[in-house]
Amino acid sequence: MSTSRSQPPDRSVEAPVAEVTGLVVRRGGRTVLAGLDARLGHGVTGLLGPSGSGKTTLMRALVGSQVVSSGSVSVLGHPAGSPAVRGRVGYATQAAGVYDDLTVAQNLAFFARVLRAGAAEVDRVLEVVDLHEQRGQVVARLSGGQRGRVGLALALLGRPELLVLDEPTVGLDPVLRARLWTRFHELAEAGAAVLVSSHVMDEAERCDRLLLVREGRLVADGTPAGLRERTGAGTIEEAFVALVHQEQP
Ligand SMILES: Nc1ncnc2c1ncn2[C@@H]1O[C@H](COP(=O)(O)OP(=O)(O)OP(=O)(O)O)[C@@H](O)[C@H]1O
Repeated sequence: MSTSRSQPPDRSVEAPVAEVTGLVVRRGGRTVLAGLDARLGHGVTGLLGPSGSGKTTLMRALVGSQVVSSGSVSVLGHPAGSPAVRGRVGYATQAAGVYDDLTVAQNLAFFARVLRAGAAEVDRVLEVVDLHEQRGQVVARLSGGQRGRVGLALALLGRPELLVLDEPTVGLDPVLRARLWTRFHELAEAGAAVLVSSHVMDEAERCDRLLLVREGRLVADGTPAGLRERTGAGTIEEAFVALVHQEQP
């Protein structure tokens, strides 16, 4: 199978890494996902949509931590959250579940032991998220962006086959953001399927494929170039607006 970036493989014939069918989720008495259908393949997929559109809820459903009202979510050929996939999916949330009173390295070593990932994994993931210099620092004294990257490092432990990353670049400077996007592509080229949410549309162009959501439904699924072409738009932001108008003339 070719992984060349210039000639992407035909994702339509590839077995999906995750498949969401007719997903309905209600939270706080509101319908947050309203019968969402989506297929997730390999490469770096961006999950984009306005604040409150249901991105985090969909990610929670993919990792099996969301109660769903109806529909199905299959991950790596198994129901989301089932024992068969538990160690094979990494999830970095917006509020990283790290211990504030431990150092960066102690946090990672603890979770590496829990996951039986091996001590060498700690150095590897610290390198990926560019935190090796902070390894001896107590988490409570890190900046918000650094803390978020500890959460990202935790999600990478054990080389999961599916990485679900909820707004991993929020609060980071442009240089670090660019570096992390390069890392996401390296992880994808090494075989992981990477799903990255963002409500910053300029990050869309960095993705191999995009899932655009709005009000709990999938508005579009395609490559950035394909979506721009389909709508005649110059940017993904304009394409998103055009797609919404096409849906609601
Ligand atoms: N714990 C909760 N209880 C009730 N409703 C919730 C809860 N968390 C989120 N919601 C609602 O679900 C909807 C979707 O939220 P979700 O976090 O999935 O959106 P999002 O697209 O990830 O937003 P953002 O980009 O701001 O993170 C929102 O309208 C929100 O009010």
